[in-house]
Amino acid sequence: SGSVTTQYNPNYEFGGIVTTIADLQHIPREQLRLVKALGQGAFGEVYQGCYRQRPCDTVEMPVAVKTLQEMTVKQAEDDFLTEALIMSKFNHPNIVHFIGVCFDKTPKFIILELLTGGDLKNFLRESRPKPDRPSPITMKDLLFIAIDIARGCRYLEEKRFIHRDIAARNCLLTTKGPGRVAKIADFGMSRDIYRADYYRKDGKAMLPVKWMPPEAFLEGIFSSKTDVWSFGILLWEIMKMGFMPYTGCTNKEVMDLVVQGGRLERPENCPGPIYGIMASCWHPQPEDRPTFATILERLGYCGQDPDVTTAPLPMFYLNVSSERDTT
Ligand SMILES: C[C@@H](Oc1cc(-c2cccc(S(C)(=O)=O)c2)cnc1N)c1cc(F)ccc1N1NC=CN1
Repeated sequence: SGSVTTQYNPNYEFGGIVTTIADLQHIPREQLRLVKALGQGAFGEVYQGCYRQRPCDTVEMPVAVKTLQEMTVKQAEDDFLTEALIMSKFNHPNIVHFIGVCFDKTPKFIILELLTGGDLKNFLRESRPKPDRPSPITMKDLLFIAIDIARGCRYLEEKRFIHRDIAARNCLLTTKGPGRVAKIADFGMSRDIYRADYYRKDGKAMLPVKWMPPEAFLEGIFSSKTDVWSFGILLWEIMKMGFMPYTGCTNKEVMDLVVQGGRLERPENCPGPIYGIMASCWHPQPEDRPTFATILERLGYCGQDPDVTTAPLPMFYLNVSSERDTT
């Protein structure tokens, strides 16, 4: 008989319920139209597309389409499926909505809600006040973005799901304008670990060390307190409007610094209460870090404090190119 390919069919367990590929919403490919490339994802190009919910429909819904490139290794196929299974189980306004998959033939697609504000890191950098152009956003806007992501993280904490890569690059905005909503929109790291229980890519070089607490990068211990530490780093990214944390340091230098108690400094113009929250996320002992419920409470108070919401944004004079995102 011909070679038997063992079809990887993961049973994904979340919240006590087991899900498999058969449970995923399958979208007929002909109801999908790819419009323009948005950029490279881990498996292949990500597109903006249009989805007609019923063949006879004339109305189309804008969507994001993650594609799995045609010539790919089996491992990537399995990772792609696992990512779809993970995202299909979430149901929260601050986590990107999963619409469905096209897995009937290649290229395979994962179809997601399209967030036309793009990713948070780029938005923060674009929104910096310049000498000739005041910022289009205020400290209050930054605080509301932080509150949105904290809500998404609290939902994951309640579901006992560890994200492992909370960072501005993995968050998106529904729009750049007022009324924007921030969402957690990439689950690549938690997918890798779910499938392998360790980081199987080429070793530590790929790990987001600058967003990780000591017990994670030293002993591989992960919990929701790992995500709390990362959220503290994300809060710093927000207050620094998209700077790279520990600018100019290598991962090794950051690990040594953090183990010795070194921490990111209070960003210029960052209100004290907000710096107090991020600093509390960086307790050396995981159990001394707050829960996301507590973080949300404290961010809520900041939102009611005029000294915080009316604080000026930092000024940026030179376009420091060294902020490129090298983890
Ligand atoms: C997978 C992809 O998902 C999306 C990207 C964009 C999106 C990304 C960039 C620009 C625009 S926009 C402003 O042209 O609408 C929309 C909008 N909606 C998505 N659901 C994504 C999720 C993230 F959490 C972070 C980055 C990306 N990517 N992947 C490739 C590029 N970004």
